[in-house]
Amino acid sequence: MMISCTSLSHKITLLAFHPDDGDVFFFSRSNNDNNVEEDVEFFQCRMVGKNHNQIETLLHLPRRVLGRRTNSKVERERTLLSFIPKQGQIGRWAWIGLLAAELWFGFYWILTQSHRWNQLYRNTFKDKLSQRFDDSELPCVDIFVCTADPTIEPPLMVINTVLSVMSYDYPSEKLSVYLSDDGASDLTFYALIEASNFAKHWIPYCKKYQIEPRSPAAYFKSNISSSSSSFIKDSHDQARAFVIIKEIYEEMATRIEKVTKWGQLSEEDKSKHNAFTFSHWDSSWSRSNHHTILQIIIDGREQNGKDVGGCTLPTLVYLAREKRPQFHHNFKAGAMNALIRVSSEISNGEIILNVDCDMYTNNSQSIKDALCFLLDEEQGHEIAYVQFPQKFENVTKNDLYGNDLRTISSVEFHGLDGYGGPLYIGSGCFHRRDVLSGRKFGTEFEKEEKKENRERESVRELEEKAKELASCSCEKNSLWGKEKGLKYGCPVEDVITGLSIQSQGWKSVYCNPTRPAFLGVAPTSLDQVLVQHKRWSEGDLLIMLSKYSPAWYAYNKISLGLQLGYSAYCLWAPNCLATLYYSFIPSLYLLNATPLFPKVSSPWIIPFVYVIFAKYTYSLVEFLWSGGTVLGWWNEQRIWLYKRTTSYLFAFIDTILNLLGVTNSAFVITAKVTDEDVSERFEKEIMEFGTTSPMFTILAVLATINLFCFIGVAKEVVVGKDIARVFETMSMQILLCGVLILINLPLYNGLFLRKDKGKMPSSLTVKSVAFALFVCTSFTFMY
Ligand SMILES: O=c1ccn([C@@H]2O[C@H](COP(=O)(O)OP(=O)(O)O[C@H]3O[C@H](CO)[C@@H](O)[C@H](O)[C@H]3O)[C@@H](O)[C@H]2O)c(=O)[nH]1
Ligand SMILES: [Mn+2]
Repeated sequence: MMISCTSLSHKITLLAFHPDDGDVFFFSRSNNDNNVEEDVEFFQCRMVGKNHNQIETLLHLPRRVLGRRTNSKVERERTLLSFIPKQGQIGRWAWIGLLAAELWFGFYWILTQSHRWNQLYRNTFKDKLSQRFDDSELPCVDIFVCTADPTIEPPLMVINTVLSVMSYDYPSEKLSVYLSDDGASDLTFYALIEASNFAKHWIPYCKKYQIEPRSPAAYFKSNISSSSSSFIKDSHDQARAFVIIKEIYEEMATRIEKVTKWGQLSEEDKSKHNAFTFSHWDSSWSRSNHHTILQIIIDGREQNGKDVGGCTLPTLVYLAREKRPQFHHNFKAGAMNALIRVSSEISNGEIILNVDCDMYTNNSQSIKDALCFLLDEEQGHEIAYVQFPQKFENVTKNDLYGNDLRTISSVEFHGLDGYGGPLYIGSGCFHRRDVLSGRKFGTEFEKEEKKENRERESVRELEEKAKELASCSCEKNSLWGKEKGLKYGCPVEDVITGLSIQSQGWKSVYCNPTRPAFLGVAPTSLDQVLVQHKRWSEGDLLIMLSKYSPAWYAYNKISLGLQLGYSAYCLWAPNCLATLYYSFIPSLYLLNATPLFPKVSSPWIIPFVYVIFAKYTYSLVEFLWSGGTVLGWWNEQRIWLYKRTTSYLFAFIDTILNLLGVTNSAFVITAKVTDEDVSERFEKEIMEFGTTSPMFTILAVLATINLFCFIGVAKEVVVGKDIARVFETMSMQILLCGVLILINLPLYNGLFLRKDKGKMPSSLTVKSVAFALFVCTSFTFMY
């Protein structure tokens, strides 16, 4: 039925009438038929009221005809207001949800600004340190290396880290290195003994030729790749020494790799080191149920504590703390607290450095860098810890997984430093022992004169005494994990500990020298990256909701800037909701042609365009300024999206379950070894999937939904007659969907095209395509 009626100002054309549901569709256009600058509007109305004598507008699509010039105020206001979908109108809730997401993003953006207002960059003057302090006046430094599993943290890698910290450019008698082995593995123990022998050659070599880096593996690798290595030209003597030391290293590495591969030690291996006790690893031994194993492998006071040149070696201790099923071991925090206690008995160094077993020291001067702050006459007494950034040896040029956390380490932590100091992030941090053991700011700590006692004790006696301190019962009814040492119950034990230290009035320092101080091994597959971030964001959210929340506990204790800065990290996880919403709802609504963003011609598009343009230009410039590449930035946007839609989502859910007491958070250790073909793909920056994981299913479903939506709208454009209207009203949505597709290209490749082992498993592809299809079709039918 087609009728036409004329009102005073508008000519209305009725297009269709549904007798069943009472819906009426009509056009309205200005009476002036000759005027091409008119508005043509499309209405969907419903007759309501008792006698169907009232009309309720369900849908109103104003459409501007080409060449239109008039734009009166009234008209403009009407267009803007009519954009909010009315009660009962399609897209109303989607629109309100988007508004909520935008408000969240706005709020979160404000938090992140605290990282950028007040940046502080620091420099050290190590020459002044040596002028002011003799070697004998320097403080003792205890270095803790943590390892937890010989299969994913290979002993050869662990001892390279140990050797690198043993050869710091620092008086050896003032250095003690402790290896905490939560895997309690005889293979790691064996490797450490081998390393202690090798150290007798390695440390004098390092000191004589002033080499860098001092992790043997990294040093030999860098000298193979750079044929221009200066020393070969410089000195014949060093060239010869190089060949000899390399040979000794390779022999040791072969022995260690042999036992690691075999998974156990032969009697012969053990008998070569009969000065040490392997008998702990008997048939009753189990990894999660064993007594403390503590052995002082090098003691500087003894004859075996000298290097080949007769100089004292650093003290070297192996510790596998007691583990019993009935006692929670509290992961790395438990290991660190055992180390704090044990070391207080053996060396009691004033300064404690902690490194993960993969983070070798890349700069032999770092201790001195840290001491420049801690011994500073004016401000040193306020500083509790000096944190170095965590950098990685294996990051590729365009950093496919955003491992480098480039903006965090080059920009944000400097911003936090301006407000009182960075977070404590675990590896690469120098602490004052007394602060870590619970000294309150502004108080003096009783200095226990353990050193003197030590002179009188034999190594065996010392071991026995220290062993007690690593037992499970030692922490029973004590303040450890609460007031003393690292805090328990949080997967990011470091951040919560740092926050509580800062809340007591202490400051911290971020030291980011040009030559990275530590280099570790970054995860090499998407799965590992996402799992690691789940742990971090879960821990951070737990802090937000804990007693130590930066929002309330820290109020008035740390500066507002630092509070906001902490909150930005602690609220990583809740970002998942807004991002998830944004990453598929607008695309889905493309399928039924419901616009959710302002039209291209509306002035309301301006804030959107401005925010998109300003935000992304700023972030790109910041990324490039921090030394990244354009492709690296693009990769970071992808990983940002992936983390937010998976890691953060799971972290968010798990935190809630944790608070409800349903689950307990765990510490999934990141693997530091990779299969050859995986690492080959990592080098080539090809995304690694390879396993089925619920996280991958989410990513695949989201990517496929977007693909279907885009195909849907593209079809409209190709076959539909109303192309102009589609672009006018839905450009933003099409743009969003298009960008999501571009960013997901490696994922589609893994889902549909690749044939190698690192592709998405076919079962996952089928499952996610079917699910995405189901979502898209049911959405189309429902609305
Ligand atoms: O029960 C455990 C679990 C882990 N670790 C050690 O903790 C370190 C960190 O573990 P890793 O799997 O490498 O975690 P990452 O996420 O890479 O570590 C970062 O994040 C952690 C907090 O989540 C910090 O503790 C680390 O210092 C920091 O580098 C490693 O040396 C492990 O050997 C233990 O000693 N005992
Ligand atoms: Mn790690």
